[in-house]
Amino acid sequence: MEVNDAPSQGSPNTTSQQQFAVLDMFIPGFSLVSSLAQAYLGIDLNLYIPMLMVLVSTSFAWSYISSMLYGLIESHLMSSVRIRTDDEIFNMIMAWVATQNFSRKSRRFIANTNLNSRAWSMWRFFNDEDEDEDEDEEQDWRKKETSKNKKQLRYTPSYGTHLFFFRHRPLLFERCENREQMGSLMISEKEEIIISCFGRSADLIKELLHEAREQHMAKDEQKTLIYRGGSDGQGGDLTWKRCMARSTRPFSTVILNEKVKQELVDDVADYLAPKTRKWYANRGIPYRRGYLLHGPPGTGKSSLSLALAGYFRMKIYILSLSSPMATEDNVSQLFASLPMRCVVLLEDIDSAGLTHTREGESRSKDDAASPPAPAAENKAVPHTGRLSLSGLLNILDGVASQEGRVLIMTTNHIEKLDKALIRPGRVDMTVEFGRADPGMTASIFRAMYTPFEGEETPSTSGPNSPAPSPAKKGTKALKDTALAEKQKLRDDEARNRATERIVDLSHQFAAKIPSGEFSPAEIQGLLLRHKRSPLAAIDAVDSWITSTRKDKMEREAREAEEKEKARKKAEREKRRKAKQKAKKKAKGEDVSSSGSGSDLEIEAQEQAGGKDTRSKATPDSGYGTS
Ligand SMILES: Nc1ncnc2c1ncn2[C@@H]1O[C@H](COP(=O)(O)OP(=O)(O)OP(=O)(O)O)[C@@H](O)[C@H]1O
Repeated sequence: MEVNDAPSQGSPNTTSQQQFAVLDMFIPGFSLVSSLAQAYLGIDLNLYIPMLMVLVSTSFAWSYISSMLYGLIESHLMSSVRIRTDDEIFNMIMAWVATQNFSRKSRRFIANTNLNSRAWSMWRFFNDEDEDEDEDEEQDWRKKETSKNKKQLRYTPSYGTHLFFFRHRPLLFERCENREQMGSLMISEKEEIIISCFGRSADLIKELLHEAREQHMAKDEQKTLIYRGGSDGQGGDLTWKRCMARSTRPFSTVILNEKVKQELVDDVADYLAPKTRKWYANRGIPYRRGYLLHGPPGTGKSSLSLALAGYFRMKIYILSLSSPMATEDNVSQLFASLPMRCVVLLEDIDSAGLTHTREGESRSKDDAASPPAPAAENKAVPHTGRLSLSGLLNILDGVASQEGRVLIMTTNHIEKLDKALIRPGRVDMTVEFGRADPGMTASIFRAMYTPFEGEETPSTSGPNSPAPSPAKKGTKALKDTALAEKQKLRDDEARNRATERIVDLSHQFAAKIPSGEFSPAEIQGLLLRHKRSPLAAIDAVDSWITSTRKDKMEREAREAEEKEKARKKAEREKRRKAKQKAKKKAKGEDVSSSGSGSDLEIEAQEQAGGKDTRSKATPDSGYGTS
């Protein structure tokens, strides 16, 4: 008789082994857990397998059906907007989101010191957000942080979908990776946000976008937005980058002849008036206006331009033409991307390449005395990428400059500029800035020390005398309004007295500064060293004049030495070329290679022996041997 102990096919044991094998595939380690449960707890998990399978398949089915349903709802019953990091609206939305409750209370959040997009073109180099403080009680500790000069922390919801309410209606805020632009961007730029609302109308989302923009603009209202031409840091083209939002500089703080200032303001106001554009168009005159501000460094040219932009609430786009980036292509590209109404400030238009002639740099002393080449000649100069005068003229005359922009050019050397660049039509008004005369000096002094409301009045009665009671001290503590009023009156009186005293002192100070010798920036520098003590500033004037004169003389001597070196180098080069030419003529063949040896000799001798050696090497050069 044959006994077969092996379990027959289809026996319960075999079935359970097969089930385990299948379950192990989906839930690794299930058979082990099951045998442990059987051995130690006496629970047979086999009995629960069908139930478990039902649960697992139901959950799979639910997740599939729900995502399909959500997809259907999303595409047919919802509206949404995608916002990427490479547009300024990203910054606006993130700033708005950070102020919303759902963001503040979110348990999954991202902490930032700067909410702005990291996309290079959107980046703000100066975190002007720090200036704007939330009026929220729960932010007390934040204020403590800012008081310690720490950057304020902002919280925004982290990756994923978050529900929030806007105008009592539910919306979804989704923050995710930007899958379409993964390759080209940095990690922090690979992000996008999607805001969705229920319903087929996107009006609610548009309202939200408008609100975010309004909030953002309101923050910038009292500011002058400054953009600078810069590269993307990846060797790419030049573009305008927002570099900061400065509190608008009041026009009155720029010290300049009042009549000239008023003329300038009236002229710009007239140009920007809506009817003027039509007037220009009707007469076929290009709608543009150019201003040239010239004068020594530190006399207020840039300050006036900024104040003007702030006064007319325009953005200012600053480009320094002395930057190596300022090539013809780059500058024309920058002009093409300017907005309709703005101030364009072109700094240093006397920079190399834009003066009388591009060859100017290599011209010798003798040549320098010859009259400057006309602008037309410049057109013949081969295009080397650097901005040429003709290139700049083309850009200024181009369509990109005729869209209601206020073009301001600044220079320290008006005498170096080509007439073509500053002819009427390109420059419609010229404003000269000079070094400070006594009137300006006194104004700078008053601007520095006149106390503003709520400010501590500067000490004006000797170094050891106590400061008059400051306006802010104790005012907060006065609960009684009558007392507070009295205190305010006393403060106002103290301020008026201090202001009168400052006016007297300003005349004393101005009398000590020689007229037309120092720039307003230099004088401001002196005053800033004694910003709380006008008397100390007056005492320091004499020694400051002596040391500043000494510094200036040393600097001038250094510059003269460098100039002389450059002149000698140019002369040597000229002689070398002349000699090569003479040799070529004499031999009637190309002697450039043999010539270079002797040139090197000459150069080495010159460097070693100075003038004497030079005269020996080139006896016909005209230098004496003594
Ligand atoms: N006329 C002025 N009125 C008020 N402040 C002035 C004046 N001139 C110069 N300053 C002060 O000096 C500093 C430098 O001025 P600013 O940059 O405007 O000079 P600039 O003429 O543009 O110089 P640069 O030619 O070197 O660019 C600023 O801080 C500004 O406040």
